[in-house]
Amino acid sequence: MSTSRSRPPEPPADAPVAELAGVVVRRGGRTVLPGLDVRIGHGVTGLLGPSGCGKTTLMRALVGSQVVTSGSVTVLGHPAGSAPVRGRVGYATQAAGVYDDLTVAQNLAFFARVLRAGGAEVDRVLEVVDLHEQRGQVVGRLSGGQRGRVGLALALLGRPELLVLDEPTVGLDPVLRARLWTRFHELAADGAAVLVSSHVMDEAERCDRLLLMREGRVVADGTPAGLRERTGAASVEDAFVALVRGEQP
Ligand SMILES: Nc1ncnc2c1ncn2[C@@H]1O[C@H](COP(=O)(O)OP(=O)(O)OP(=O)(O)O)[C@@H](O)[C@H]1O
Repeated sequence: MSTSRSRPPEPPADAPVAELAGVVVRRGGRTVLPGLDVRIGHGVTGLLGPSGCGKTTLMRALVGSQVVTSGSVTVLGHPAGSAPVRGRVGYATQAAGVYDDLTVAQNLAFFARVLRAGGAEVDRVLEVVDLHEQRGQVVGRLSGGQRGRVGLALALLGRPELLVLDEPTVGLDPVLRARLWTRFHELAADGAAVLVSSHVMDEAERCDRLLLMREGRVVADGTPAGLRERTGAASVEDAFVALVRGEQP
């Protein structure tokens, strides 16, 4: 049996899409992730927790843009950010790296070429984020919410197997938010693992699985219904409060 050097062996089908094991991250002189263990599988996983709890740091670790003090971050069976996973992970950040002086379509066409994703991808992702009417507009003149959706569209180019979306619905009206959540589930049904961060608790109910974070740790992991049942709470928000109170001495 021969093994190609350029294609390392793929992980078994039941392996998690991504895994952080004992991950310690220090930022600005303090420990932000104190030794995080978490596995991300298929479906839509919500990452929720208060501002500053480490959601973005966890996501940066997954996409390979965060220096990790110790522990390991594995994505699709390979080290996060390594060559075999490049182009297979889509990341939408709160500060989208788009060119303000280009139109929406020009930005997407440029990145589609970089990713060798094919021109048809531009129309597909514009449809997903509901920006087809703005395709000819210069990005610098879009609203904050529209600009954020250009970043989301960029993350979707090339149909990545893991989508890491940092607060993708911030500043959007409820109708559009609901529409995007439907889209996230469609992408998951097509086979992508979707990790979405939010600190809006009503979005938690839309996730297949929830990771509730606090101070760099996952304090709860389960389905919205499972977490409500476990705590006897009426909402995920109340479940989160109950779990945090239960942790305190
Ligand atoms: N560039 C940075 N330099 C130093 N410390 C940072 C930096 N960015 C974030 N931090 C710190 O790391 C911690 C975790 O931040 P992170 O952005 O991961 O939180 P978050 O849960 O995503 O917050 P939010 O919901 O507000 O986006 C915070 O205490 C923050 O102050």
